Amino acid sequence: MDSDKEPARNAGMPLATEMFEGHAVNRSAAERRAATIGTRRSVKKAYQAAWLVNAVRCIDLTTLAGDDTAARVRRLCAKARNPIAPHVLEGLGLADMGLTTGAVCVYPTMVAHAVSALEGSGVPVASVATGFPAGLMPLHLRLEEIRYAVGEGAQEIDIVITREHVLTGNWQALYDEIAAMREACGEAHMKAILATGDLQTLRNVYAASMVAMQAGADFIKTSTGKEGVNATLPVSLVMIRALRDYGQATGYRIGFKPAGGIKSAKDALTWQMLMKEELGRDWLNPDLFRFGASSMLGDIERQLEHHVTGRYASSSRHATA
Ligand SMILES: O=C[C@H](O)COP(=O)(O)O
Repeated sequence: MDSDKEPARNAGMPLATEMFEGHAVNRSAAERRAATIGTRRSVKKAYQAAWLVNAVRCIDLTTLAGDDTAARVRRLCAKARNPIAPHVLEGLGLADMGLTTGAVCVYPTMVAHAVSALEGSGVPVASVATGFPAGLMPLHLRLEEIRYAVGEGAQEIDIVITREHVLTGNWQALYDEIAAMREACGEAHMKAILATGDLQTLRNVYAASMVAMQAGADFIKTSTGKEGVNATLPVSLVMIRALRDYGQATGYRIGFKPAGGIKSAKDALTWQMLMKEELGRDWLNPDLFRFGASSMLGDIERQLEHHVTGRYASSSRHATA
């Protein structure tokens, strides 16, 4: 692919059930493989800081709480603009890097606050939509919610799917709703949240991943953060393999976003190793990889400060929002 040109956005394709029906997923093999990530080849101390800084670039810094306010969103955006304390960046020799998070992710009614707080920073605003987190709203209202968030200035939309369509194997209904959502997104990039903790089997996770990509998703994302089980390594592995299979069949590069319960600097290292081992270095860039996380940045900053100063600051100093 021409490196000067932005790679083509996923155009999707007609529903092709043969790409996933009959695709067996061996849970214990996935669990065994997942268990080797981060143990086989641990990241050397000297490189850890670089990996942690890279994770910051890939964070969708998130607040999705019922008590969100404009003031909280503005604080979050200030953190997204300057995610790591200046003395730590200086200590790392990265003071001029212009480090920011990958995006800020908020509810639709908070988008305008985030857009104005991030003006001039180049940090895009992502918004959940489509009746997040359960998605159990009439389709026309879910599509309207996407158009509202885009109208407010969201450049990325994180949609949720109807889990029932997966649980009943109604792939056409799933495809149709996601394709309609992609159309409603227009130029905004669409991340399809599969809510894998609700999907019962890894086979369903593979199938839902494939349908979402066939329907035009730019990213597939594990979880809303509100399911009983959120991002796990075995589930991520299955989604990544689906993403690779779709890429091999169509030539499109799809992004991956693990989200929900990813909290520590160690998690940041493990998931990046998974991406590198399974897909290669391109999937360590924010155009193809994001972490959905509300609290991980605090621990990363703490570890980076320790790397620079040899001391741990109290975690309250690194509170995110
Ligand atoms: O999409 C992002 C998730 O809602 C964040 O989940 P978290 O609060 O567990 O980090």
